[in-house]
Amino acid sequence: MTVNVGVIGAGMIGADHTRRLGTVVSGARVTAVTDIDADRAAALAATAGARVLPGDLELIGADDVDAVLVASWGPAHARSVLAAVEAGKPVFCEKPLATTAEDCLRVVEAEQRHGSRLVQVGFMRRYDAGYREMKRIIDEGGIGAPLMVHCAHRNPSVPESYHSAMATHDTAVHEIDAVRWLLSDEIVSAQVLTPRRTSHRFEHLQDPQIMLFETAGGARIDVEVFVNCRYGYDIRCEAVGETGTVSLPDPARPVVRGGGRAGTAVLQDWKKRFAAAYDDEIQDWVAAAATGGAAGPDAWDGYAAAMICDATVEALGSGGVVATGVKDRPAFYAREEAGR
Ligand SMILES: NC(=O)C1=CN([C@@H]2O[C@H](COP(=O)(O)OP(=O)(O)OC[C@H]3O[C@@H](n4cnc5c(N)ncnc54)[C@H](O)[C@@H]3O)[C@@H](O)[C@H]2O)C=CC1
Ligand SMILES: O=C1[C@@H](O)[C@H](O)[C@@H](O)[C@H](O)[C@H]1O
Repeated sequence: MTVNVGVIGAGMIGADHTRRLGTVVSGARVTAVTDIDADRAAALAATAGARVLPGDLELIGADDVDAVLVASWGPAHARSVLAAVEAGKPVFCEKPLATTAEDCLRVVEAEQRHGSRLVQVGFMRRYDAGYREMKRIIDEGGIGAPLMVHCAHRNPSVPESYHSAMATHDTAVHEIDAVRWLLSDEIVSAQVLTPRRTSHRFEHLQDPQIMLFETAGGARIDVEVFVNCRYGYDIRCEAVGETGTVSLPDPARPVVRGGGRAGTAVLQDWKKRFAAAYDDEIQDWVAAAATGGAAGPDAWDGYAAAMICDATVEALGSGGVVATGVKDRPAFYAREEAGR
């Protein structure tokens, strides 16, 4: 079966996923595209041989759309995802699932009313080969009981529109999801330390930030977010257990020797770093959508991430430790897939 996909949002990642659906993954084709910017929608639709529809609701209701991919701006996600769930169509939603925990909860409730999973959230690191190998080792007891995780998320620079809360909502949200998944544990509290700001910053931006989290099981996590580090896009993660440690490998790059030095190039953006992970997450989604379902990170993961992000931003403001308030995962969202 070929899954007919409707794409909402024809920006950077919407275009990348459309290319992926057309030329990389099997079992899908893009049949419809919509964007509030009609020219952008038309340009992207032309690359896929798809038609342009005037809005998200028209696209979700279209007969030639079996499944929906949401890649619009975060504040627009909730409405599209809820409409797709009401229509009973599988939906892949780029992170965030919604920009408020209340809206995420509405998605969770709508999906439960539907009776089976329809929603997959774009936390693609769960599909990265290095993270998956780390999880396998942790799950098999290779480092003993995990005690600490040290993470860093560094970008070379960000635009002036980026503000201090985005260090959590846009950036650290990936570490928040990855660590919950790696440890199979929930984050119960957040705190943020604020080092001296880089001079390569905008006045309004606290950069870097050090986020401290505690899990229900008592593990401690630190996440350095530094989005004007200048030198490259650098993602680090090391889990420390009772008997050993496991670290995220750098992507394999050729080593150049010359001029008295040996070294590898540092990646400059996230698209190349996680290209294979995006391919695998979309392939997994298409396979699940073909059976009317969803795979990978679920709406509960989207909701939990939103709760943890809200607590982290509150902690940045207050300087204190803030409880996340994430409740226990409902039975509806019990994990069926090993490793995901
Ligand atoms: N998983 C990942 O690593 C990444 C995820 N993202 C997420 O993907 C989403 C999109 O990000 P980008 O493509 O970078 O942004 P972008 O700004 O390049 O594209 C967003 C597009 O959505 C359109 N749009 C906004 N509201 C809409 C609505 N109501 N209906 C239809 N179209 C609408 C805009 O006109 C724009 O063309 C964001 O939620 C972002 O957080 C982005 C980059 C990486
Ligand atoms: O989602 C993403 C971007 O929005 C964000 O700006 C990057 O730092 C992330 O690594 C990327 O995956």
